[in-house]
Amino acid sequence: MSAHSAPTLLLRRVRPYGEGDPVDVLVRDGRIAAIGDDAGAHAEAGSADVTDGGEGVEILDFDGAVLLPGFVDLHTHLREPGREDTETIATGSAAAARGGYTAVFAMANTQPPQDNQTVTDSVFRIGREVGLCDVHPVGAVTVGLAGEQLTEMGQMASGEARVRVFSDDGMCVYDPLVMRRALEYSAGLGVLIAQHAEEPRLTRGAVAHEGPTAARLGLTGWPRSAEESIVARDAILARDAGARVHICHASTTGTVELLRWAKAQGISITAEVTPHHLLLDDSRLESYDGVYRVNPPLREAHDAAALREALVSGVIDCVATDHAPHAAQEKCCEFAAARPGMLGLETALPIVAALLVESGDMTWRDLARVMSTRPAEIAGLSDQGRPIAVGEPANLAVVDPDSPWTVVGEELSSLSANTPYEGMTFAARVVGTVYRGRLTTRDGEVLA
Ligand SMILES: NC(=O)N[C@@H](CC(=O)O)C(=O)O
Ligand SMILES: [Zn+2]
Ligand SMILES: [Zn+2]
Repeated sequence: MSAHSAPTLLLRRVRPYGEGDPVDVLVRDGRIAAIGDDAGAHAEAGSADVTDGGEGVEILDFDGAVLLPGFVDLHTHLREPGREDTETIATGSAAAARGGYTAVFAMANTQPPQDNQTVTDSVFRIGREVGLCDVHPVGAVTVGLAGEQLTEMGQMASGEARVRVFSDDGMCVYDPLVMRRALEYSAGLGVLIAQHAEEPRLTRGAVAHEGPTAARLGLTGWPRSAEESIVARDAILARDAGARVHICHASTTGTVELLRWAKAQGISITAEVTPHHLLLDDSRLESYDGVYRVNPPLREAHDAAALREALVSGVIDCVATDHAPHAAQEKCCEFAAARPGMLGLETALPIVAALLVESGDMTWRDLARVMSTRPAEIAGLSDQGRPIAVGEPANLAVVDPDSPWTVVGEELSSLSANTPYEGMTFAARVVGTVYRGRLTTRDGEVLA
């Protein structure tokens, strides 16, 4: 459905960035048409009858809820093509919309992988047909994510999907010469390489964070150095290639220090952190529940604290979910056999709000920076992460900061249920999502 066929929306009594008194926001033809008391007048003037849906004006009273720019996820696994039993572009888009997302970047570790234009353009088209959020396919850096032969990034970048982010996520571009060439090529193309930082020879057989807990539980450890040695290497390679590099799912105190150092050197490096690395730590391993298995692994409490501080200070640029759906049988098994990864799209906002806004460390405007504005900038999106202002594209998330809800995996829109937050209660909830001027969710219900 394109913008012109969407009904005009009047969002009553919303508070942009949670600031000031409630105002009305009029959305028409995909854009913000008016903000303030006169928005209602605009609506009346715009169409004779004020009715629900149809060609009239759809009125939605949000009773003082917080209005934010729609969220942008740089790191989502939609699993289509290949593992449509765990997620599809449609179910993943529905989960994104329920989470307040209006754009997601779909990682390349699909089957077949998104390592050529045929697959990236196909994912892009399906995402557009689903029409619940912008689906930007991420292109692989190397053929088959094998880390040896560079893909035709230029073809994927010039295809219909206009791929602008490339990553072998799930795998690391571990060979320094291949990474150097990829960075040099990306600099010429003006695209971004996002690295899953994992030195594979340091993580052979590893299933959990290498620390006292894994040692006591007899789980083979993933040392921090496996991530940090790649972060340090890639910062230097990016510097010398005159390229940008983005670090996926930063997880350790050391990575935060390396990012601080690299940014101080003027190196073009950005980084994301996931909600699970902000909230959880390896004490969760006590249960041996496979839902807590993830790459990179949950670290220690002081790592999570360092990641929260880094997000507040800007050393870490943004939140990304690393939404990683897995089938029940791939998680309900002994820990070392469980597939790594956890759901994230529908629980990111409440977690970041609980950890950083409710604590007073961040304002809602700061939250908009790390969940919308900054990821959109990093990916070079011109119509996402925009200010809430007249004329801007209507990609919006409406958040009720005090509407407690409890996470139930089976009730999530994702096709999978591998959430590590089962049974947890959060105060903040997305109560409405507007994507290119169209309401995609209202009170948690995904609208067609
Ligand atoms: N994070 C994970 O543990 N798994 C991700 C891949 C990845 O992000 O490394 C997946 O695709 O399942
Ligand atoms: Zn990864
Ligand atoms: Zn991932």
